[in-house]
Amino acid sequence: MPPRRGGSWRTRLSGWATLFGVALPKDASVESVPSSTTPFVELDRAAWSRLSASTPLPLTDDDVARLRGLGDPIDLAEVDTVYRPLSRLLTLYVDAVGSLHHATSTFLGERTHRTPFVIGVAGSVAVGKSTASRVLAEMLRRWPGTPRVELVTTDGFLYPNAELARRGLMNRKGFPESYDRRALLRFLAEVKSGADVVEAPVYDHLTYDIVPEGRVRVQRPDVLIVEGLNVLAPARTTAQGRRSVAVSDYFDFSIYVDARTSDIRRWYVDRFLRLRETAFAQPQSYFHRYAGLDDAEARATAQRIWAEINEPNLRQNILPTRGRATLVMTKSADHRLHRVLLRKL
Ligand SMILES: Nc1ncnc2c1ncn2[C@@H]1O[C@H](COP(=O)(O)OP(=O)(O)O)[C@@H](O)[C@H]1O
Ligand SMILES: CC(C)(COP(=O)(O)O)[C@@H](O)C(=O)NCCC(=O)O
Repeated sequence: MPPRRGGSWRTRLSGWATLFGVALPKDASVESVPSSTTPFVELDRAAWSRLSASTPLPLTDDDVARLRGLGDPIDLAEVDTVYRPLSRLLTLYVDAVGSLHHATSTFLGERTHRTPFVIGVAGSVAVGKSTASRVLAEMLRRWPGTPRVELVTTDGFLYPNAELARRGLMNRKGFPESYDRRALLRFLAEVKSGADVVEAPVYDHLTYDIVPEGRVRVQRPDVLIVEGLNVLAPARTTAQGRRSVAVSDYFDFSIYVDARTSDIRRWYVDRFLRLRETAFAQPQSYFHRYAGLDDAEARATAQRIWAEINEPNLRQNILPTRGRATLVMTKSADHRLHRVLLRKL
């Protein structure tokens, strides 16, 4: 199938090649590399939004205002364009996995409960994963049959600051090694083995640390959304050369929220300036010392944190996982959807 957006074949092919970390030969052309080499179908904004014509939109302006993250201008029209098709697609996947469950139970000759349908949401710091996950959760909750949808963020599985400091990782928060990956894998294994109640630890952005004794309970939802920077990271190899399972091995569907790195940097810096007036102003905020910075100082501080922590993590660990997603949602400089890549089946 030919690509649906404008641009030369060379541009399109090199885009796909970059996505999969493949070096494209200088003279590559449509003759030498057939379009079928991409496992994704590409849809521009208009083509994607047309895919939900007969599906009602269950949210209101007030709902969207409540779900929107700091600095994200998402409105009802954008939800309509992006999340109506997405929730329709996901409903098809949830139903299809339900049919597979039924077929497998018949094959085994035993009645087993269905395990939660797990959706992973990955992407950079400040790309808008939380808004995407919250809107999606709310849309799915409001489908006929009102499925129970729960949302867990992987920041709860970061090591507490004291442990990060002990390991010399305070400036590596969000890098794969800053998480208790075994605990996260155990959590997902329990969810996917059909446990009645599974608990996850909780992170507080205000204190910038794990909440002591904090727990979120996941009680057999129909759908569980797991949101975090590194949820699509490949399995680690142990010192003995053994490969463990990957977090994404437990996903039934995954979404990578994507944007240009320069846009995400700007969103991060703008958000930092807004947080200075809101969250940082609270005495218990870890960043309280930044509340009194003027605009230029705050901008320089945010740019430094971005350059030292978040951008290297994006380039080294997060971006390389983009091609592992079921669906890549790319945003433009104004946060609006630009295009969607959907994995072929
Ligand atoms: N220092 C902070 N203080 C308070 N809230 C924060 C801070 N940093 C991030 N947040 C909030 O935490 C949430 C997750 O942020 P982040 O991990 O950057 O992911 P994303 O922007 O992709 O949702 C967002 O709602 C953001 O507004
Ligand atoms: C808490 C985070 C690592 C995100 O964690 P996630 O839920 O994506 O696993 C991130 O928001 C963060 O705070 N990074 C540290 C650098 C910074 O303060 O921007």
